[in-house]
Amino acid sequence: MYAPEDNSNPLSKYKDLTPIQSVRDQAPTNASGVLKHGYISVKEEGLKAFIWSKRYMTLRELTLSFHRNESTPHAVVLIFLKDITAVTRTDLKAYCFELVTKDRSYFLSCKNDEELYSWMHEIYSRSPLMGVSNPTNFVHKVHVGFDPNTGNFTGLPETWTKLLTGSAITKEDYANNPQAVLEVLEFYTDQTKRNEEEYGTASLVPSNLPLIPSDSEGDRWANLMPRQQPSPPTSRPERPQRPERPDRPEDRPSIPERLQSTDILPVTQRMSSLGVYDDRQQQGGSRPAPPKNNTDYAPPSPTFTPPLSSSPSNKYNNPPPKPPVAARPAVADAAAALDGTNAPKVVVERRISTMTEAEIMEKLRSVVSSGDPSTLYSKIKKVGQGASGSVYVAKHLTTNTKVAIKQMDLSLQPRKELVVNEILVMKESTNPNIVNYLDSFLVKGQELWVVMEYMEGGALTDVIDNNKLSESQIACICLETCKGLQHLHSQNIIHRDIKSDNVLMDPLGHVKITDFGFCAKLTDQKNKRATMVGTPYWMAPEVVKQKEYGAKVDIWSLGIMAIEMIEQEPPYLDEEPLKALYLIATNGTPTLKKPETLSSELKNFLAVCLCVDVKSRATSRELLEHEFLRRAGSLQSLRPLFDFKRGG
Ligand SMILES: Nc1ncnc2c1ncn2[C@@H]1O[C@H](COP(=O)(O)OP(=O)(O)OP(=O)(O)O)[C@@H](O)[C@H]1O
Repeated sequence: MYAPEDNSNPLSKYKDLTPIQSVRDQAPTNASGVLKHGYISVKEEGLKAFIWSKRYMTLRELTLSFHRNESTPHAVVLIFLKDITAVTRTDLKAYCFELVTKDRSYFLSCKNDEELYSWMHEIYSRSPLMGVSNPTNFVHKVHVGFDPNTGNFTGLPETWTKLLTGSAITKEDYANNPQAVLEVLEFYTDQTKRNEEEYGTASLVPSNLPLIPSDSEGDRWANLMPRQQPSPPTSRPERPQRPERPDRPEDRPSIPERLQSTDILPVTQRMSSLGVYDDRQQQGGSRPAPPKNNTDYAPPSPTFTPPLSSSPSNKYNNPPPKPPVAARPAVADAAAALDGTNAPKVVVERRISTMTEAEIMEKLRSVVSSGDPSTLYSKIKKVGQGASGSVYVAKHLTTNTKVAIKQMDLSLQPRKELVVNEILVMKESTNPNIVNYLDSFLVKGQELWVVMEYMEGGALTDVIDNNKLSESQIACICLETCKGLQHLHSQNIIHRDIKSDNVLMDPLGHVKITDFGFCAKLTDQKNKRATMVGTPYWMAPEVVKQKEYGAKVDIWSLGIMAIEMIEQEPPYLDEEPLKALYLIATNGTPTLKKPETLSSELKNFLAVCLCVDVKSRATSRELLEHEFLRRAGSLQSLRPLFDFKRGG
């Protein structure tokens, strides 16, 4: 483990060491006390943000110094290890890590993984600010074990032990899949840490955030809603109550009990989804190889690697028809799992890139139209409240066309890059199944108006909460969503947050995907991603386990959304969050509550969407040919779903 042994006084072990001044005066390699040295490429955050310099780096017990070369005694940069607050692998360059000090960041690029991890380890283990409370950046080096005799983990960081003790994960769960337990602990603590850094709170969703200021139309929610991170899946005050469904979203585990979609991806990771960094990726650098010593992460116990699901028998009453996609044993497994069988596991990795706020604003200014939008549109009323701002229905003053305007105060946005990302993706992705972008404006420099198609029916979640959908209606909504996904995927865009909240409808039956803040653009250099994004309950196992992933994460989420349409909520929604993550990671294909009530076509559709084996999971193009979607009703068949809005 990396934690200093004496946590009560992490600095005490340094007190007798050489004063720093003497370090400066010594040649880097000859000097006594040099623990590690070698050439690396360095890039500083800020002014020199685009310059990589070759430097000779030396590590001593108290300091890290950069020299022009191995024979230059004077350090061009001297960093006190006591000032280092984070050491994190990033994908900014191949074999690169970020070193954050109290006042600036450095990016250090090494020759290979071995060097990278060795430097990270040596620096980390000597930096007193990084004790047991911050284990998350170093999971690949944490020497955690599992003792099958006691049924407990050994060497767990204290925070993880506390989390685990307070969670609903049982000792039986530990024994069944200890690696998955560690993976979800890592995932969970990572998000908590990000929130701590960005919002000054350790909870998954901050409770002490500023309030959204009241808008000119005096909407009651404006004063009441705490300013949360984007996409709160709960807190839908506008939605009418349905007493017959106690577990409707309002009653679902509340913030912070329920994980949030935006808890999942740190700002800097999201920035990479702007595509800005994609071009900078080097061959082999876009997907950092798993650490060589992954075995450190895996205890020796055979219980750590339970056998993969062993061709479970298909328990469907009516066997699924021949899948439209190529015959796949894994799909058969998934089909069986929907009836109650578990599926695979495995490995972890991490990535992070950066973009300054000034760069984001510059990008935004280059995208928006000039002029005052209030001379073009007149707001009618507020129709929604998101985390980033309010949504209004408005009409165009000359054409009288109704539009939706999302109005955001950028000065209140902790994550401006999401907003820019959303505009860029919407702008480039015109399609009948995408909520289309119409225009955007920056008012007084900080107020952003995004004008888009108005979807009068609201979110699919409302429709689900107020109706029992027939299979042909479910097929129709899946088909329309899938068409939108196919369009995004054909442009190498992954949505990454598909769920009923992000599918909007109108009373004519149109179905469109919205909320593109988390979209990622894939490039040739980076055709798989390894960031964590999405809303946990809809998240594919490969995302929870932080493995690299591609467009098929949206297919998984589509499958979960189909389950929402069948069962009114995604699997594990009532579970305690850590346990829910564990179940997603270990159960794989979720079990249906009443599989016997569903057609074989629908069950097979779910099986090809919710297939843990990514290769065997269907693509959006393949899904469009699926027999279940061929049974889709017309768009008109969706119209009765809005009767509840008219009190019908
Ligand atoms: N184009 C639209 N047409 C009609 N209603 C919309 C439209 N876009 C959003 N809404 C409504 O406004 C609500 C808030 O939308 P918004 O996109 O701001 O939500 P969010 O995704 O929760 O938040 P954010 O994007 O800020 O993270 C939605 O739930 C929906 O009811």
